[in-house]
Amino acid sequence: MKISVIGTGYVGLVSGVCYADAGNEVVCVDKVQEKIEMLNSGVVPIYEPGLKELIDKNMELGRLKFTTGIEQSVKDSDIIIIAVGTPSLPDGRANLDFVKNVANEIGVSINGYKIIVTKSTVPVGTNEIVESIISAQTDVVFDVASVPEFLREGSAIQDTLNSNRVVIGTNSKYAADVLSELHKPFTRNILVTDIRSSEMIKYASNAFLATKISFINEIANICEKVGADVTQVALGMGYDHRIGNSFLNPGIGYGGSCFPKDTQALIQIAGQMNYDFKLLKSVVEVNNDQRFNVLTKLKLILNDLENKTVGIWGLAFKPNTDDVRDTPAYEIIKSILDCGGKVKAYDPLAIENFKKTFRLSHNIIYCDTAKDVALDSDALCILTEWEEFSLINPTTIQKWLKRPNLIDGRNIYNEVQLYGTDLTYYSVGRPSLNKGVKDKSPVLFV
Ligand SMILES: NC(=O)c1ccc[n+]([C@@H]2O[C@H](COP(=O)([O-])OP(=O)(O)OC[C@H]3O[C@@H](n4cnc5c(N)ncnc54)[C@H](O)[C@@H]3O)[C@@H](O)[C@H]2O)c1
Ligand SMILES: O=c1ccn([C@@H]2O[C@H](COP(=O)(O)OP(=O)(O)O[C@H]3O[C@H](CO)[C@@H](O)[C@H](O)[C@H]3O)[C@@H](O)[C@H]2O)c(=O)[nH]1
Repeated sequence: MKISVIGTGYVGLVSGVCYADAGNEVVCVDKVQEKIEMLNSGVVPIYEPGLKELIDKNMELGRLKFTTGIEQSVKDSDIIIIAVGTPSLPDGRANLDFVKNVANEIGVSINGYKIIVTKSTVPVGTNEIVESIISAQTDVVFDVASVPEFLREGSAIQDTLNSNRVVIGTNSKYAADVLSELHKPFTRNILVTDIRSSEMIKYASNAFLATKISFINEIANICEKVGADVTQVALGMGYDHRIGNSFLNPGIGYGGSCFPKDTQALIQIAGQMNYDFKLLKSVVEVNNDQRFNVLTKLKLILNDLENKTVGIWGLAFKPNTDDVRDTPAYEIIKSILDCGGKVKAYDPLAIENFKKTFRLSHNIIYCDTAKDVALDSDALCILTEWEEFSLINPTTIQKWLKRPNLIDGRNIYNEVQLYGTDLTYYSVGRPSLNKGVKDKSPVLFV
């Protein structure tokens, strides 16, 4: 099949490459000339494991091309996939300007029957808007379909090539058949449904996963007070298949380009229909508070942050990505700086993006290694669970630090690794591992 993917970001690039790898002829389109030039010269603008290799392979086979020329690529394709951003507006609603602009450009260029697919995460009813924008420009017959994307950054290629499901929302039997055929190589679970349900499935899935994270974070906070270990609690809960053991890792709250934005958008979607989505509002509130637990623990250990040096390991919102959109690291670092502290930070991949995005120039030093961060720091905070960090022995960390204070915001160390250290150690929801400033066993009411 001949496919155009409009928007060559994390989603458009990964899915475009995977469609090419399945044997389709794919053109990835972006309006940013520099991005397209990079890709055409073999440079990949984002980091995603396995992406570069797959791009090189499919470009060499002539199945994958990059262009800024949307008009020609629309004309040449059978399927046009919209994969542009839908960032938050100040009130939390999704900004649909990029999607509408693309729909307009498709309407101007369309020259025969096409299937127009929206892969961007969009509020219920958006595909109908796309349809009406295109119809206003042309008499050509076309179908629209909602095919939301469920990939995770850091494992995007694997998630796409082995999707646990593909959802196709369309009113057209023909489009459903073509799109099912297109996605057969990636999954056995294809759900064909109506457009509005498909659009809702995407938001409901992200909201549910975010709810799981906020739930386990609250359980972790309670574990800290009652002397239980959240790792054991999550394990015990997860054996129940109805609960499942994934997405029960407590930490510093979810970040990234999706959960924060999509939870806010769903609250707004509900609100526009006069429905108060109380549960999801709490999920967001819990998530915002969770980031500041790191600061609370730092203050507990250091009393006053004025002129203290705090080391930060991890700036990306999760490991194996260079993406820093809505990373919890930003607010944590900003709050340390606001309290008069100095910050030294390291991330294996995300330093440049972090610098560019947040411009936190004062009192922050970016280091080339994890060791450089720890040296001479009054405390070290682990904010992203990069494998590189978990391979460093806590005893070594203790030797590097000026004062032996470690806040493990992602629970990367276990009891065995911590054995024999004199670190003042705080993790999330595991009070028995706290060393140094160990709380007294709490009194339980029975
Ligand atoms: N990032 C993820 O992990 C992920 C996963 C699932 C779904 N989504 C959703 O997919 C959509 C895209 O997300 P992303 O992270 O890939 O965004 P992104 O910002 O990385 O990429 C969007 C790209 O679209 C391009 N673009 C914007 N307007 C254009 C136009 N008129 N013509 C051509 N190109 C244009 C931009 O230049 C940019 O390169 C969003 O709706 C997001 O919510 C993202
Ligand atoms: O048990 C967990 C799991 C995740 N997280 C955090 O949650 C955030 C998101 O993680 P993850 O879901 O792995 O990454 P994303 O790339 O943001 O992917 C989510 O958002 C995408 C965009 O919509 C969806 O396509 C994916 O299905 C959905 O998992 C990160 O900050 C993680 O640290 C936790 O704190 N605890």
